[in-house]
Amino acid sequence: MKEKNPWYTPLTIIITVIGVIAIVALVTVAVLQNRPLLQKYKYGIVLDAGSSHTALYIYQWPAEKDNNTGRVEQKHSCKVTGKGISSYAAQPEKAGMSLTECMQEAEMVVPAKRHSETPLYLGATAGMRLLNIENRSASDQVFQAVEKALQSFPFSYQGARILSGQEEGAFGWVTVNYLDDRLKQGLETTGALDLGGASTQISFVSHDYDISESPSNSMTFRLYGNDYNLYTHSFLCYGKDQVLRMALAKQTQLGPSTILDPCFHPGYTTTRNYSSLYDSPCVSGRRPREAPTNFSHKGEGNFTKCQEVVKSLFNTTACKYSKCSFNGVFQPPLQGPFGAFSAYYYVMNFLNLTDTSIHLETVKNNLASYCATPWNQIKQMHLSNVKEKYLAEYCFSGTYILTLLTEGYNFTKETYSNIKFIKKIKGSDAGWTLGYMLNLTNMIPAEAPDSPPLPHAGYVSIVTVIAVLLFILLILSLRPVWPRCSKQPQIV
Ligand SMILES: Nc1nc2c(ncn2[C@@H]2O[C@H](COP(=O)(O)OP(=O)(O)OP(=O)(O)O)[C@@H](O)[C@H]2O)c(=O)[nH]1
Ligand SMILES: [Ca+2]
Repeated sequence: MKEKNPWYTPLTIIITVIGVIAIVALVTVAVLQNRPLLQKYKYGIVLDAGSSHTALYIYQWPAEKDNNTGRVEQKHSCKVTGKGISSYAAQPEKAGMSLTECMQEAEMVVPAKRHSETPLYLGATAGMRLLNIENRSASDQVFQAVEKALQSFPFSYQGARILSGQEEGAFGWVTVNYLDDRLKQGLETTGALDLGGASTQISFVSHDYDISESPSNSMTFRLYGNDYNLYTHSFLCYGKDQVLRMALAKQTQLGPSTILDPCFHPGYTTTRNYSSLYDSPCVSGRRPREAPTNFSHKGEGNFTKCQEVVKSLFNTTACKYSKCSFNGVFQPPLQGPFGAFSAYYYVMNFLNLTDTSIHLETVKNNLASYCATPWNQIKQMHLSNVKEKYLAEYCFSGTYILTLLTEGYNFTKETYSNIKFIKKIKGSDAGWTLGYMLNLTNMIPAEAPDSPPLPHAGYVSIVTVIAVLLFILLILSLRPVWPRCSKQPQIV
């Protein structure tokens, strides 16, 4: 009698079917369980109330990865029309009102169901620092007005305050290194150079830095399991608008009715008011006693002379530390690459001088010939797409930037190429706001987070392979038993 194939017994078929169902179920569960969730985002809003203007930034990150690494990115930015909030000292309500348009934009950009959980911060920098020095009650009133305006929006308002210079510098450094993924990976960090309208910051990690020499310039962090000892300094009054005031103040010490300014183009001429020039704590002490109401400001277009004027604003003689930048401020030896943003970028980009592999002498020569170009010619070439105020000042600003970097911070013709002029990193603006939010929301852990030992795909594949192997093993182990079982009834 022909022997029945033992593989076709009902028992085998049932076991096979159950086995296949079990494997399919196992793999499905593993896939579903580990599938990346449909991307849902959380949001955070930071208002950068700078001296020259306010900007609003909206950041987003995947909702399930609050605490994870390097995933926060800029979703949107909005430039507030008008000047910075400190310019509303005489009419504080207008400071609050000026923010309305950008805040309404934020209401549209952040999904409504996230509004109430979205933190909203306002940080003010050097403009408000100066107003606070000059007129404390006016600065308080500006904050009250701003606070009232921000609280009327549906976000989770977390307060408005003035950042210290150290915070501004350090958070700029955090932003740059976070966006570059340097912190998470423990790589050599990039220094941060920020040039604002009223102050300027330099921040970098120097391994030769003895913290005890100037504790006020030191910030220590533990981020993703690495310790950083950051040097940072903010020079109040050395943002480009206040430095221009200082340069003009220097040249109008004797209260003349006309000055010939080497930092402006030949043929440039405008009338300026002494009172408004001296209306800042950065220059108020220097106001000439017998000055007329106005003076005529004429350009001369001489880079070398302009550099002399700018240099005279740095005191490089007094230093009680082992090493100083200028004005008696401690600075350890420069180290590593640097990212230079905000006005560093605007100015050098306009002047086509962002390529730092070009020799410093060539950069200076190019700037010198730009400064010497007659104002009429400059206007003809650029006035259609650049604001006249910016256009008039690029020669001064470029000269200031090169002087600050070389005479102030001691970059040499060799180390100049370590600087990169940047605006954005991976789509997010370089600046202090992202670092500030990451810090306040505790989004950078002190220790490196534990990550699963296997990537998702690897995990699913291994589970599948093991399940299939187990199933085959089960079938094979049952095989010798079945023939005996199926033959028994025939013997009887
Ligand atoms: N050329 C040019 N200059 C700009 C532009 N945007 C801003 N500036 C100027 O660049 C300087 C620095 O701008 P910001 O970095 O916004 O300065 P801020 O944050 O207002 O000032 P701080 O409070 O000192 O940080 C100011 O003098 C601005 O007027 C731009 O698009 N082009
Ligand atoms: Ca700024």
